[in-house]
Amino acid sequence: MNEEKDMADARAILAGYRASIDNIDAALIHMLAERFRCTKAVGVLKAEHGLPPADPSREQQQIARLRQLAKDANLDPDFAEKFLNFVVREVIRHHEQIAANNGAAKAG
Ligand SMILES: C=C(O[C@@H]1C=C(C(=O)O)C=C[C@H]1O)C(=O)O
Repeated sequence: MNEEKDMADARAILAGYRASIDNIDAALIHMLAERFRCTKAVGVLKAEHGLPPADPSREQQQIARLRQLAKDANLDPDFAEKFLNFVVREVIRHHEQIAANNGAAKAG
């Protein structure tokens, strides 16, 4: 009887955590969508002015900043760096595409 109650309690606690995880995942998706909306505008600006898609010195500053924020928040700084690099790689891919399309539009 007690075992059944323990299991029911554990399931209720798990469901509560999962509701929070689902909310956090939704917030992450919205924040990423907003970040990419912004970086795509940066890609257009760069393409229009002949600026390079990647800016390694800016990325180094971001990595240093995010590593410190991660440490302060008790998050693995290596994970924070890997996550930023993953996102930035995708941004640079978008910028390269935008630049190629911009060049094609000017040539055509
Ligand atoms: C968005 C930019 O372009 C690239 C992407 C970055 C990012 O996603 O934060 C940072 C630097 C650049 O390599 C930028 O130059 O600010």
